[in-house]
Amino acid sequence: HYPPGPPPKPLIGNALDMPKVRPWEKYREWCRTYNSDIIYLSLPTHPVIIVNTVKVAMELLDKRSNIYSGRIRFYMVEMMSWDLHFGGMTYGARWRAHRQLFHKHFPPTDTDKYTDVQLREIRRFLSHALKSPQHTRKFIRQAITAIIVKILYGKQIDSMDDEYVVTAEKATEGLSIAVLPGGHLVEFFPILRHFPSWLPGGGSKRVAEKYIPYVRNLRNKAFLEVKSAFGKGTPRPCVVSSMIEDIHAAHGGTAEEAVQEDMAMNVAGSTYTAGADTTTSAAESFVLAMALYPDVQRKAQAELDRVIGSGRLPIWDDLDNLPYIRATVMETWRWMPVTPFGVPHCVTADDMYEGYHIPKGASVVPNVWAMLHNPEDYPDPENFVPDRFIGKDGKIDSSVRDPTPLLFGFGRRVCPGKHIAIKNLQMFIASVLLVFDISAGVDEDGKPNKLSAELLGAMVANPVTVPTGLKPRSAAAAQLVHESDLALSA
Ligand code: HEM
Repeated sequence: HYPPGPPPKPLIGNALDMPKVRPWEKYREWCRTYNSDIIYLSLPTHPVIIVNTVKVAMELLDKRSNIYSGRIRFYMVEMMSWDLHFGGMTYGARWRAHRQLFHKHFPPTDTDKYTDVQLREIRRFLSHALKSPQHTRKFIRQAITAIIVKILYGKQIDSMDDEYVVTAEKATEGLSIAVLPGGHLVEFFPILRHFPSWLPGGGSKRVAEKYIPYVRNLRNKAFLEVKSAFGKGTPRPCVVSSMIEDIHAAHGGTAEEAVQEDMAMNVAGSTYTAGADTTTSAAESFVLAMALYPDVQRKAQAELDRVIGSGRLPIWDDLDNLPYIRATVMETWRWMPVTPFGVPHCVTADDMYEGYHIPKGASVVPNVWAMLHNPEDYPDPENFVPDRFIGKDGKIDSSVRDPTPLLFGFGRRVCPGKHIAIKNLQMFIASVLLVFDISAGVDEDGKPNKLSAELLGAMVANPVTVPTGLKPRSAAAAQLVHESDLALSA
């Protein structure tokens, strides 16, 4: 028999039970109601298994990853041409080849590969926030976007109105619409994808058609610019350029060249989408936490003052000497998990767990939010308390569960960009706190911001409110930012 869960209705199963807002809370409630770590739901498209504890997630998604590494097929994703994204590809040779290509250019063994770009864009953020703190949210997004785009395409992003960014954001909006569970008729009646969009029932196709040009542009345009520069003998140093160089050397002039280029375009397009929104959300949550928990802020600043002082901005070597900053990074991951229910895996063979049948084709949803808010691991889970990770000796206490591996996913699908994300957030936090005092700030009408610790979204969630009160801690701190600005523009 299946794991327990809310009783299904004839034909539609649990379709009407599926929560639309903060589903992670309802998932946890079901666990309590049915007194089980694992819940079964039946949808007309596929069964769903919700996993609410670390123990079950590790047993199924990590240990049995040979059969728990698939993805559910979304027809809408294919109709929008979003099947370029290897994060959504099913388990098999095509996915593996894409992931290997990604690994080659983002090797987890060489986490310093892109630190120059990361540091530059984070410092540019300091300068933007100093000049216009009211646009903090926009500038966070711009900094994270600029890091990824520079690494991938060697292109400098100076504004969110940049044509590439506008296209990419619109394309990403399409992806989040495409994967809305139960959001499109075509998922229930796949035959509809072959009908013209103007026929009744063609709504899904009309939505898809709106986004296709953006998705194609996201994938092709910047890539082709880099290729053209390479062809002219003026290559820009970047991931795509070295991909093209490798392909040219190994397959130049053969039919394989186009096949490999196609894959390179997919990998670059996937990286932008997987990396930009996620890291942006974490940086937003950190800024929010600082305004809501001023005592934590003071404590982190005291560590920075002690270790770095006020005469320079942080550099990478400092991070090893900043345990409280590291704990703040861990608490940011935990407090507002960017991907509250991970990215669901699909089980590719029938399985059994503690006497329950897990059917082939089920979507397995790790309720990461519930795991990271489990009071047994993290007492007082709703509050932002980096101290929970600090031991008596002032170092990271290894007996407290590190949220990082839970946040970045499981088994063979674990986030391959996590080292980039971790470095981004560490340096962002250290740099921002060294320079700024953070408070709620004011809104566009000059009224004090009302902050709330509310997380909203689906696959990727963001805090609803982000403060705007970034003020330099001192004249010397502002001077550091001015000097770094001059150095960046030199
Ligand atoms: C705070 C930032 C980030 C978070 C929370 C995050 C989280 C995740 C999660 C939960 C998954 C799915 C894991 C699973 O299926 O179990 C994933 C996949 C992925 N992430 Fe990240 N990620 C972040 C940043 C990044 C960055 C910066 C990059 C690229 C440089 C990246 C690239 C990817 C890719 C390509 C996949 C798909 C992997 C696959 O399906 O094989 N991520 N990420």
